[in-house]
Amino acid sequence: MASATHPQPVHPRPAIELHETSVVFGSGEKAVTALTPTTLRMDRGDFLALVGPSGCGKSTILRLVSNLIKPSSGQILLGGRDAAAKEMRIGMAFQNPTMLPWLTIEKNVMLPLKIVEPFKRSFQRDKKGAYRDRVHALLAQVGLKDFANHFPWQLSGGMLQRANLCRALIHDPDLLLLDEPFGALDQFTREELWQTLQELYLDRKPTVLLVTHDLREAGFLARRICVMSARPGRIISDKAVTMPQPRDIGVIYTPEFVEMTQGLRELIAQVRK
Ligand SMILES: Nc1ncnc2c1ncn2[C@@H]1O[C@H](COP(=O)(O)OP(=O)(O)OP(=O)(O)O)[C@@H](O)[C@H]1O
Repeated sequence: MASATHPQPVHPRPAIELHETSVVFGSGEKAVTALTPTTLRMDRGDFLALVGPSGCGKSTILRLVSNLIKPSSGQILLGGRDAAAKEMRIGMAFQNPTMLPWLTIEKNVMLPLKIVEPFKRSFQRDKKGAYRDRVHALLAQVGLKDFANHFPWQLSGGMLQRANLCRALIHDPDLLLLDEPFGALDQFTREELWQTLQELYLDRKPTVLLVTHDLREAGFLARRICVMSARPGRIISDKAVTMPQPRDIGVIYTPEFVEMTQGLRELIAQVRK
């Protein structure tokens, strides 16, 4: 029993818990089961990649976690509270960065500080001081030091996605949700961005849920990879990636890594049939 002198250690609740969570879109004959009852747990600071055939429900899980949709059955908890409680700060990045074209990169990246508490309350006071410094430091970390005053249309796709990662992280989110963030980039730029994301993650340790079709991306970045079956989706494999971090890009050519991604590819090929 806990006593005043020997308190029980506090174990924070997992960042994300899905308990027998299902999602059905529509009803009657037109009902589409996007996710069969699924149980998943992510501890704080974990980095999980979700992979699987197209249409298997990966983005549906992201939408559940970001509270954009409600489960049809079961529960979804963030930090032990219902996802709707919105107590966790969330950052998101998708395949096509949606920067506001009339704002500079600095102002685009600063946007979450204008919207999300506790930053919002001192936005007017800090936007030209502490918040501006914060944005510039993050832009410098991803190699965009000299682009703060440029407009989105003046940046390449890879630079825009770097800025997009900055915007997703500027408010120190507890959860970072990434849906195919590098899908539109060429292989070289993509690999550069993997390294940038790895550095940002190891620096800040948010809980990251990454949806991707790129098995090398999953293997390079994640600490855990879950494979989903074809629709109606469910998780059929959940494995740790044991290679230590930080990982050098050369790791993707090692036999251990190639064996891991081949195993994933074969599993997905089987469930696609
Ligand atoms: N609003 C909706 N109404 C009806 N069906 C939907 C809706 N949203 C998604 N679906 C269906 O639910 C299933 C899962 O969709 P989801 O976008 O989660 O798949 P995904 O694994 O992310 O696919 P992809 O890899 O192709 O992006 C798909 O069959 C999709 O057509």
